[in-house]
Amino acid sequence: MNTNGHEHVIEVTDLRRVYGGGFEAVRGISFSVRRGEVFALLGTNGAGKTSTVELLEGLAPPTDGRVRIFGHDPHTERAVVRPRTGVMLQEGGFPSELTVAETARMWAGCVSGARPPLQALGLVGLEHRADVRVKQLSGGERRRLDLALALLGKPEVLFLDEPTTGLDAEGRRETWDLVRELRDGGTTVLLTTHYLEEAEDLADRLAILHRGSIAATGTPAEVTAAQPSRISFELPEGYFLGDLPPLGRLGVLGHEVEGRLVRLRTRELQRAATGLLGWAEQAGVELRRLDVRSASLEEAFLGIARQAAAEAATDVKEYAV
Ligand SMILES: Nc1ncnc2c1ncn2[C@@H]1O[C@H](COP(=O)(O)OP(=O)(O)OP(=O)(O)O)[C@@H](O)[C@H]1O
Repeated sequence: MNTNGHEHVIEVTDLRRVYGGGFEAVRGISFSVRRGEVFALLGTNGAGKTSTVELLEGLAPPTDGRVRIFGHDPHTERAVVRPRTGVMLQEGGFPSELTVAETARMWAGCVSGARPPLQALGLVGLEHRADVRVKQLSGGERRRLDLALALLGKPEVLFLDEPTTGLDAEGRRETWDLVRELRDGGTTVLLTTHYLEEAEDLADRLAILHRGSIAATGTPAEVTAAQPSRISFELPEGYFLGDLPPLGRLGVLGHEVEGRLVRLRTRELQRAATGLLGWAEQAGVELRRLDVRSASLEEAFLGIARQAAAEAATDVKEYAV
């Protein structure tokens, strides 16, 4: 549990989850999360994020493999693990007739050592809505109430399942700030999200799930480093692709042409950009719509999603044969 002085609060080993009908939603995944780390689970729809998080929360037993939270099994030792964790589910489902404050008080009654309900509402910027009925809250405000309730027990580990879905840009930023504050205070956070920007901004490390397996993992920088960078520009009037310097010599791995727009992929961004700009300078032409960018997490993710779609198409063909 202790590696190089870093305590692993969450340890997942060869985890599998097979549903009743025999469908294997989680196919032997392993990862660990250190104390005070934010770890993001990303994946396409149906990749197995919620199926995994439910096992971490102890809501169901794994079919195979192991989950340990503080060294305990969250399913069989729920009484030990649950008081130290906070859970924000995708759908909170509170009684809608209660007010926000009543809901927080009711929830606090179920939690040992809860922080004052109004303090929890204050953390998520909902204190001014304390007397409003839950049914009158906007979707974004409900997500904040979900988060406030997850924070009531001052959890050491926080599970956030798509915490910012439905929030506007400002609300999302505020939630990110809060997650960072909690992390800086030593809280370990495991979050699932569909927002790649969220993972890029918040996560110390992440894993991209694809059909129940981990397709890529590491820091956001490590995951994106595996992807090529891109250069795009408009071919000047009267010029053709063949007029450019040989693309292979510029370190270009591949290219696409759409009308006059050219997109290049390269792992040697500086060499490719310098070669291209040097050519333009010499030819005395302006490269309109020039865009030079390092790979982003979005590209890494889309690369995996494209591969997923291609594999699914192959599966269908094999099935049809
Ligand atoms: N109770 C269940 N019985 C059978 N299959 C299920 C059950 N729950 C989920 N699945 C299937 O397991 C797979 C993984 O679902 P899961 O909800 O874990 O994915 P996810 O990554 O959280 O997806 P999303 O991003 O859409 O929320 C999906 O194919 C889903 O249809």
